[in-house]
Amino acid sequence: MRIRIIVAGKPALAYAKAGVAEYLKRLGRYGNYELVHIKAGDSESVSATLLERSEGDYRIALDERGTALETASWESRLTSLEMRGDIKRVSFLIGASDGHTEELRKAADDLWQLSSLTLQHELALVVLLEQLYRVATLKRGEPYHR
Ligand SMILES: C[S@@+](CC[C@H](N)C(=O)[O-])C[C@H]1O[C@@H](n2cnc3c(N)ncnc32)[C@H](O)[C@@H]1O
Repeated sequence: MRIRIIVAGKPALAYAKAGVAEYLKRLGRYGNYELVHIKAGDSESVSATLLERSEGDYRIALDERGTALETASWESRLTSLEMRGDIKRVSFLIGASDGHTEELRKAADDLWQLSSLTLQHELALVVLLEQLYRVATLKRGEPYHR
């Protein structure tokens, strides 16, 4: 199962650029992970593009109002999606500065929270990539997650 992460704008903050590069490099050893940058803009335009670019995928919208899950639950849920066989790709959607539209929240298959705090979107991207890396190592029984 392929994983796509779609986010508005390219990381501008140095720490985020470094974090994104580091975790994408690490993830490359574990599977097919693709990061797609779309044009930044207001919620309406970003949400519309996020929906367009994730058409046909299993959509997981990252949102502070979403379900709070432990890392082990991320692992079991992603493994269940993989076992279904009818899902070719999961797309994680990171919203604009003003967040996702209601339409996107309704269209998403899942809404997951990274924290109860509001995170700047570049920081949210780094946290997401680190969790995906953590999940990948957990699946292989490697000692990163403890
Ligand atoms: C600056 S936040 C948007 C905050 C906006 N006020 C809202 O109501 O969603 C930009 C994006 O980062 C992601 N994000 C930020 N904090 C998050 C969190 N705690 N959990 C999951 N995603 C988060 C979401 O995708 C969000 O749309």
